Amino acid sequence: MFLKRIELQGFKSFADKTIITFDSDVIGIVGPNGCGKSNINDAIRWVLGEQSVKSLRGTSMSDVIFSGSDTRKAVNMAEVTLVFDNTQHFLHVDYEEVEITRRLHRSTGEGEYFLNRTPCRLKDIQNLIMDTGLGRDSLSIISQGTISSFAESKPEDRRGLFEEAAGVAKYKKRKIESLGKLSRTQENLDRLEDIIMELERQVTPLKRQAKKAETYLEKKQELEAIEISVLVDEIEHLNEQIEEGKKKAFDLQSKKALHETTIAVSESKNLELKQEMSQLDREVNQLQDEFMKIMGEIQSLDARKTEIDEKRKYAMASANAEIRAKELKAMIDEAQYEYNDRSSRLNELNVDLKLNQEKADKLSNDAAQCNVMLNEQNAYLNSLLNRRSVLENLVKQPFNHQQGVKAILEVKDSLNGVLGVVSQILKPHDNYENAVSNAIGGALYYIVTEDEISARHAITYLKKNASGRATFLPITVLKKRGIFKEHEIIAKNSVGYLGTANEFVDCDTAFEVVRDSLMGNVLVCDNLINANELARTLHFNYKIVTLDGDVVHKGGSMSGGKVRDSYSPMSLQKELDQIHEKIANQQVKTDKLRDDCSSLASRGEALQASLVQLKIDIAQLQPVVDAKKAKMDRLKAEYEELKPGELNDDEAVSEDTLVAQLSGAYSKRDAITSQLKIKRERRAKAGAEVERNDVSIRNLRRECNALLADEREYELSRVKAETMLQNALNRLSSDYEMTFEYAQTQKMDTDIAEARKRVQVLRQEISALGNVNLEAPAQYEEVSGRFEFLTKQKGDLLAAKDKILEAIDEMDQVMIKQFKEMFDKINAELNDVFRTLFGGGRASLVLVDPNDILNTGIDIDVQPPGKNVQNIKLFSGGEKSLIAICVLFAILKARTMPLCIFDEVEAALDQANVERFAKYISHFRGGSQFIVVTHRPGTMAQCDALYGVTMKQNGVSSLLKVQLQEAMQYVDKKEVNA
Ligand SMILES: Nc1ncnc2c1ncn2[C@@H]1O[C@H](COP(=O)(O)OP(=O)(O)OP(=O)(O)O)[C@@H](O)[C@H]1O
Repeated sequence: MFLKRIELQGFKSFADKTIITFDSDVIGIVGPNGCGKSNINDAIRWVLGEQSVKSLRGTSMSDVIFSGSDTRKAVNMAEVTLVFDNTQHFLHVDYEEVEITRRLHRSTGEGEYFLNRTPCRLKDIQNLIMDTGLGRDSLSIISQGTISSFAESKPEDRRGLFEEAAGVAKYKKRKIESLGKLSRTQENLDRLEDIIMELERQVTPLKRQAKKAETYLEKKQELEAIEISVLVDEIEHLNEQIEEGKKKAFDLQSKKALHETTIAVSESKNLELKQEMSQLDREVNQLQDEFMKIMGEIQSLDARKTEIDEKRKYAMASANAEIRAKELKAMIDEAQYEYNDRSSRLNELNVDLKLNQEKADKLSNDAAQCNVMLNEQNAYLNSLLNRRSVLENLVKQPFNHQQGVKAILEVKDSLNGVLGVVSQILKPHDNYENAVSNAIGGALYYIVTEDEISARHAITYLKKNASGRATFLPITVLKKRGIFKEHEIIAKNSVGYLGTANEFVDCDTAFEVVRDSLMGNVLVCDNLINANELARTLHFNYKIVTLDGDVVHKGGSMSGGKVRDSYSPMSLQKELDQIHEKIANQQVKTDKLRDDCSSLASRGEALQASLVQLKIDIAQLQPVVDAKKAKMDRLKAEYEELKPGELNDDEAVSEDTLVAQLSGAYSKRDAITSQLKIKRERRAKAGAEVERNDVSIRNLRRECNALLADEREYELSRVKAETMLQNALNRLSSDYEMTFEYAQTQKMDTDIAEARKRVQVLRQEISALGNVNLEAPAQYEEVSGRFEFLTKQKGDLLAAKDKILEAIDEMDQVMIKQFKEMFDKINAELNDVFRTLFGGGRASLVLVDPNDILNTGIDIDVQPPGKNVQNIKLFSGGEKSLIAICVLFAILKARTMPLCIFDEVEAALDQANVERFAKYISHFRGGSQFIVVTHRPGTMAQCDALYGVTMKQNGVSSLLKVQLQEAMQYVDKKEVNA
C-alpha cells in the first residue's frame, strides 16, 4: 500500500475531520451524485500542489474551503494530509513514511505546506513527487473528463502523459529553467554589448583627454612650485621698492615742505623789508631835506661869524688893551658856549647809549624767551604730527594686531560671503564711541559672514595658511536680543539711564541683526554711580556701560580705567579728525610765535645798529669837546695876561648869540647826518637782504619744482608697484589660496632669473594645450575600469552561455533517449492490452515527427476487430474511452505507478466492457494501488474494499466503510437489474 491515509478537514464538503485509511490494493469509493466522492480526488491533487483553480472546479482557491450549509457555518481553514508508505522509496526521501499536508486560511488567503509536519515550500513538494507518476500530467489521477478527451485531443497534447511516464519531466523542467537562464544570459549579454560598445566609443577620446590633463597638471604643478617662488620674490622686491619709494617720497615731501616754508617765510620777510625800505626811503628824503635846510642855515651863520671874526681880528690888531680885553672876553664867551654845548651833547649821547643798551639787552632777553616758547610749541606740534601719522596708519590698517582678521580682509574679495568686521560695520553716535566699544567688547573684531558655509571656508583658509585665528558671525544664525519689558520700564525711570547700546549705533539695514544681537541687551548709563545703582535694581541681570567706557558686567563685576595711547577701532576716525583740528590750531599758534620771534630779532638788529652809530657819534664828538675846551682855556689865558683876576667864570653866556645859533645848527646837522647814516645803512641792508631772499626764493622754487617732478615720478612708480603687488598677492590668494607669509615658507632656493624664464615657457606650453578637461583622468579611469570589468563579465557570460547550451544539449539527449525507450515500451504493450479489452483487432502508437522526438505529437492507430475506421474521432464515446483506457493500461504496464486514482473513468463503458476493465485492474495488483470512484457494480465487484460517501447532514460529507451489498444501493438501478 502506497497511500496509507487521507485526513481531510474543512476541505470542500468535508467540513468535519475525516480520516480515510487505505488497507487494500483496490479501493472503491461509492456514493450518490454530489455526495463528495470527487472531492476526495480533488483533495489528493490539492495536497500534491495543484495550482489550477479550474481543475479543482472552483473560481478562486478559497473555494476549496468548506463554505457552509443550511445547518453548518462556513469554516476558515481547509487542511488535507496524505500519508504515504515509502518503504520502497517511490518518493526520493529517506523516510519510510511520508506525510504531506497543505493548509489554506480563508482570512489571509495564505497557504502552507508541511512535509512530515515540518513547514516547507510548494517547490519542495513538487520536487518530491516529480517523475514519480504523481505529477501534474500524471496518469495517477485520471478523471472521466480526462479519459474522454484523451482520444480526441491533439497529438501534441497527448505528449504530457508519455513524458510523465518516461520520467523526463524533471529534465523538461530543468531545461525550461536553463532556457530561462539562457535567455536571461543572452539579454544580459546584449545589454552588456551595448554598454561595452558605448564605453569603447568613450574610452579613446577620454584616454587622449586624460593624457592632456595629466600633461597640463604636471606643467601646472611645476609652474605652481616655481611661480610661488617667483611671486614671493616679486612681492618682496615690490615691497622693498614701495617702502623705498615711500621713504624717498617722504624725504622729497619733507624737503619740499621745508622749502615751501622757507619760501613763505622769505616772502613775508621780503614784504616786511620792502615796507620798511619804503618807510626808510621816505624818512631819508625827509632827513635830506632837513639836512639841506640846516646846511643853508649853517652857511649863512658861518658867513656872518667869519665877518664878525674878521672885524674882531682888525680891531684886535689896532686896538688898545682895553678893547682887546673886551674882544677876548667876547671870544671866551663864545668858546665857553661852544664847549658847554658840545659836552652836553656828548652827555646826551652817552645817556642815549646807556638807555639803548638797556633796551637791546631786554630785547635780546625777550627774543630768547620767545625762541624757547617757539621750540616748546614746535615740539608739541611735532608730537601731534606723529600721532596723526600713527592714526592714519591705523585707519589704513586697523587690524594690524589681529592677524587672522587682517589675513581674511586681505583676501576678502576672493572669499565668498565675507561681509566685513563688526567695528567697520557699526557706526556709534558722537560721544558714544567708548560706551559702544565696551558694549561690544571682544566682538569688535568679529567677522560678519553671509552664512555658516562662508565662515567655514574662511576658517579653512586661515588653517591652510596658518594665518591666525578669527571669530565669525554668520548672519543667518544671529538673533535680535533685548531686555524684558518690565526691566525697560524700570530702567527708563532710573537716573542716568540713556537707553540700550544698539540705540546709539547706525548701520545698514542688512546689519541691524548684527547690531541688535550684540547690543540689544546692553544698557548705557551716563556714569558709573548711576550704572551701579541701575545694575542693583535690575538684580545684575544686564551688562551696563557708561559713556566713559566703564562696565558693570552681568553679575555685578566691574571694569574700567584708561590705557595710555590706546585706541578703539570705532573712535579712530574721530580721534584723527580731532588731531587734524589740533594741528591746525597749533600751527596758527607756532606761526604767530615765529613771527614774534622774527620781529623781536629785527628790532634787536635795528637797536644794535643805532647803538653802533651812537658809539661812533660819541667817538667823533669827544675830540670836538676837548678842542673846544682847549680853545676856551687858551683864550682865558690870553685874557689873564691882559687883565689878571678880572675873569668871572660864572658869568652867563647869552644863548641868542650867533655862536649859540651856529652850535645849535651844527648839533642839528650832526643829528640829521647820524640819522641819515643809520637809515641809509638800514635801507641798504634791507635791500641787500631782499635781493638775497629773492635769489634764494627763486632757487628754492626751482628746487621745489624739481622735487615735485621727482615726487610725482616716485608716486607713479609706487602706484605701479602697488598695483603689481596687489596683482601678485591676488594671484597668491586666488590661484594658490596662500597668504604671502605662508608662501614665503614655500619659497625655493633657486635662481629666480632662470625660474622666471621657465615660468614663461611653462605658461606658453600650458596655453598651447588649449581646453583641458581636468575630470578626464578620473573619467578615463572609471570608464576604462568599467570597460575592462564589463569585457571580463562578457567573457564570463559567454562561458556561462556555452555551459547552459551544453547542459541543455545533454538534457535533450537524455530526454530523447528516455522518451523513446518509454514510447517503444508502451507501444509494445498496447497491442496486447487492446486485443484483451477489445477482444481482438490491433493498436499502435505513432510518432507524428520521429525526427523531432522532443516535440513530436503522438497519434494512436487502432483497428477494433472487424472495423476499419482510420480516424479515431469517428469512434463512439465508449470506444474512445476504452481506447484511452487501453493506452492507460499500456503505460501502467510499461511503467509501474505506485498509486492510481480513477474517477469514473469507466462511466461511458457498457457493462461487458466495465467488467473487462475492472478485471484488467487485477493485472496490476501487488505493484500499484488503485482508488476508484465508481457508480458501476462491475467495478465495485472487483474492489477489495468499498467506502461509501454520504451526506447525513445537508452539505456535509462523511465516510464509512461499506460492504458490496450496501454499495449497490448507490448504483444505477438499470444496471443492477441487468
Ligand atoms: N467549498 C465547498 N463547501 C461545501 N460544499 C462543497 C464545496 N465545494 C463543493 N461542495 C459540494 O460538493 C459536492 C460535489 O461533490 P462531488 O463532485 O465530489 O460529488 P460526487 O459524489 O463526485 O458526484 P457525482 O457522482 O455526481 O460525480 C456538491 O454538492 C457541492 O455542493
